[in-house]
Amino acid sequence: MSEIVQTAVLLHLPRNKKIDIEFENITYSVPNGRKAKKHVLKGVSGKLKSGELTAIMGPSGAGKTSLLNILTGFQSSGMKGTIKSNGRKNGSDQYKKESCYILQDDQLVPYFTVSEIMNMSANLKLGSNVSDKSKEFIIDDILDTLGLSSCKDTRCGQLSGGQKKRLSIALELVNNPPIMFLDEPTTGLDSSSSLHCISMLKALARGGRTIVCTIHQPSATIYEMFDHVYVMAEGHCIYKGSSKNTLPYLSTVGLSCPEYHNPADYLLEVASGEYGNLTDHLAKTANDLNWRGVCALPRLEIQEELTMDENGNKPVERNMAVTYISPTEWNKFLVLLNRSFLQLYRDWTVTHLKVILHTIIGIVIGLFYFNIGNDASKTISNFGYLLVTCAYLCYTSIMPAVLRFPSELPVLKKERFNNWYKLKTYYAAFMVADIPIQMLFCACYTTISYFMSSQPCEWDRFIMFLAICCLLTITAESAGIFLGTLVNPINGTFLGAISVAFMLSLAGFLVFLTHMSKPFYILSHISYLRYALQGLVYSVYGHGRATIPCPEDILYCHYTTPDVFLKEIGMANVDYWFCIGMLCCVIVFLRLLAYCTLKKRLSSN
Ligand SMILES: Nc1ncnc2c1ncn2[C@@H]1O[C@H](COP(=O)(O)OP(=O)(O)OP(=O)(O)O)[C@@H](O)[C@H]1O
Repeated sequence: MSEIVQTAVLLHLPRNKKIDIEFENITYSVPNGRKAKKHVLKGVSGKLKSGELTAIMGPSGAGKTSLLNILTGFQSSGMKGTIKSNGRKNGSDQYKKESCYILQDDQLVPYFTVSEIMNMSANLKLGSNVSDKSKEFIIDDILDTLGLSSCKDTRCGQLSGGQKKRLSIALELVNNPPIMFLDEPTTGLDSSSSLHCISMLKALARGGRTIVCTIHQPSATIYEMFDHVYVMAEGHCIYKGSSKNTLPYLSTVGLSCPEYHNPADYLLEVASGEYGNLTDHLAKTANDLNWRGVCALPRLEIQEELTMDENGNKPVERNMAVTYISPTEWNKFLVLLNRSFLQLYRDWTVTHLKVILHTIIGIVIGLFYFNIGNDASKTISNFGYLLVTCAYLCYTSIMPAVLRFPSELPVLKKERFNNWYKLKTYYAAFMVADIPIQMLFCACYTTISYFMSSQPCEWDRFIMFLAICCLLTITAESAGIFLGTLVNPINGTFLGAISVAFMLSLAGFLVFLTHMSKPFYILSHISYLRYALQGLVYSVYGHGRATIPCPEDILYCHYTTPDVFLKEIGMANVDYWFCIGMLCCVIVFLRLLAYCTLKKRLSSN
């Protein structure tokens, strides 16, 4: 512990950045049934001071997480009351910039190493006034302080629970926030890791930060380490004061803790009503501010001087009142783009496996429709190849996309809330990284199946064919992303499958466009698969294609002239560029829609 406290000297806050938080009469209600409301917080007040480590405690359902969510700004609807920082009423943007919220689950991308993820955090949070060398220094400083230097090259997925928790904290420390909120930082950790974690938080608090965490059942040693405990029961505060004053406080209301009993456990037993319903009485006595006492340990007095590197240079003005300039959104976009590519490369199930599968399926479909493209007696079967291509590309793009955002949502939510980047920057980087990968998958399947099935060996036709396949892949993926951001994954996959089946039936193969009844013909205009199929048909049979050879052993081939075939299936007047345009419009429309649903989903808790 002493080692941690010592190294944390480097992580202290400049004096002018220290922030005290005061909250008054906070109420929070949630809908409960048709008309009734459940009152989760019933007018709680308190003060969270800089340089102190505060624990919010209480039995399950007491309202700890609700209070934390409100203090962080994570939850704003349904609450009333005031929250002030340094006496000023909170302007939410500034307050959010000054604080960070570390959620209970460590949302870390498992494919990045500790060092990589720290660099990403630094590049997303620290702007042009911090040089690369300084960023390196800051990262080393934080990793040293949190005891993570030895696992710099370990991937996040391979870290222990305690290391993950410390890394989550390290990532937020990069821009030295004055306020840190943590939801149950010790949950899932063994007793020694819990002790390590809390002692580290205490050291960070001693650097001048306001650190607030919820905690379930701390051991007596851990409980003593808190400067301030805020105990809740049934939406009320039943004790706010120093951990050391707990027993004297309880004795004033006639409760005496048995000898050798953990005061934290006893307090929780009282809060749970094991000694009678004392909540209302304790809620009144808890307003006495005398139990707060003074901070037991003196705050670390740190000289505000520059930290020198080994050459005597001043690598970073970390200990000065430096205001870090946030990087431009363009720079953040580049960092996120790089991160997306790295993630795609590292997650072999996403890229490598899919390239292999698309290649194999391309060969299988190629064998299934082998040599039929240049045979006038098999034109209908070749039309079948075009439809199978549409259906295959559609299904293989829409289903993974439905699951994509739900799996990334927790990381995205955490990083966006902690001001790492704006959603539009993330979304743009995601699209720019993802679209070429989708085109690669599509090209693997299309190139192999196109040539194996003996479609016209003309480069312009092949490029036209490939362009439609790529656009269809991206369209289907857009539809999947939209569904994935709109509903849960189970409903998303169900709706995705149904929507493809619906689009497919209106595409113009299962029922030719010439055979469709008027209402369904009109309805078919909303099917993006119709434009894709028409585009593929035009690439293969339109564009002035010459007659198709009829095998010598066959007496009569009805579709020797491509125009006859196009007329019969109702695609004689297909405009290739119109199909391309329609697919592009659907992509833009669905991507914008998905952005809106994603934004809405992120803002709802
Ligand atoms: N959005 C919500 N809708 C309905 N009920 C809610 C909502 N948020 C909180 N509650 C209810 O409010 C009460 C307090 O919840 P909260 O999560 O704050 O408790 P907690 O003290 O953090 O519990 P735990 O320690 O089990 O996490 C619970 O009964 C919970 O069901």
